[in-house]
Amino acid sequence: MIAVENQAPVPENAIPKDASDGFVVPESNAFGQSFRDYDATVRLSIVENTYRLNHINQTYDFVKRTREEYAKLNKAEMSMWEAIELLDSFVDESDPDLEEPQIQHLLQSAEAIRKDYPNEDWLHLTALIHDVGKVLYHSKFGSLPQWAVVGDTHPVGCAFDESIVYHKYFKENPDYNNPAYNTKLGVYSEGCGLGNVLMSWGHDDYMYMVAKANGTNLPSAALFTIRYHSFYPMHTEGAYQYLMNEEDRENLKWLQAFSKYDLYSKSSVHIDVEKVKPYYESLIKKYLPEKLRW
Ligand SMILES: O[C@H]1[C@H](O)[C@@H](O)[C@H](O)[C@@H](O)[C@H]1O
Ligand SMILES: [Fe+2]
Ligand SMILES: [Fe+2]
Repeated sequence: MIAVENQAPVPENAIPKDASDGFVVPESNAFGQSFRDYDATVRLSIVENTYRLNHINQTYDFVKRTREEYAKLNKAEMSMWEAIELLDSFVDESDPDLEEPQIQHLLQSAEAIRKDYPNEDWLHLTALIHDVGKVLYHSKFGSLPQWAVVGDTHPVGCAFDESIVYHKYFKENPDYNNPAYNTKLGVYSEGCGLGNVLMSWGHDDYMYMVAKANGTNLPSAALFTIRYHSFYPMHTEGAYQYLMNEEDRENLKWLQAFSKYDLYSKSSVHIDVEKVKPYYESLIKKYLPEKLRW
């Protein structure tokens, strides 16, 4: 294992298998269906339409321009908890497994990971904030359409891997036929590292950017997890290995551990926000400045 600065080591057997108070992976989602079933979800038409627009419109140029715009961090100044509260009525239209407001998803995933990793408070905070970038949809943050905020992510500037959900819609993306962008490596070089790859624009990269630029002291595995948690083609399907470097592979272990709680904690049972707020406020205080530039 390589030593990465500010990086917690991956504990062996970190996930207790039969711990009675541990997180139990449910057999089906809140709709009684299997998780991430994009062909059968009851939300199929809304989910498919979001991905259709995402795949058609997320060109290399769009991502570059939008990322540069948001890197200015001149949209808002507010605390993490204020941003979290903006998600109290936001429902993600790309999600086949959940129809609850996103504030619930944040708390559900944080409470789930907390059960299995009680002492890794940075993981609790990572889960709490991993989807806060969805504020991009809010009028204070430029009211981006859902296709530029939510959904799985993928690299732009190189060929779209077959494992990406609803891959067929890329045929209508101008980059699909552009020889500069449609080869295996495209504008990248083998092993260049994910940090040098432009990802389709959305809540992951934005939250990463905000946390980093505001000087968080979360470990690098937390920042990596926030930045790539929607990159299912990579962390779950094993695609795009050739763009990764050693540090990415090291951080991936934590991302994969996290992913279980992000996905399988989705439920229609609500968490009492006021009850858990003091604990999460204490973590925010420990790892983030009071006001952040967004
Ligand atoms: O629909 C979901 C949702 O938008 C999540 O926030 C994202 O992380 C997932 O990758 C995606 O499948
Ligand atoms: Fe997400
Ligand atoms: Fe999530």
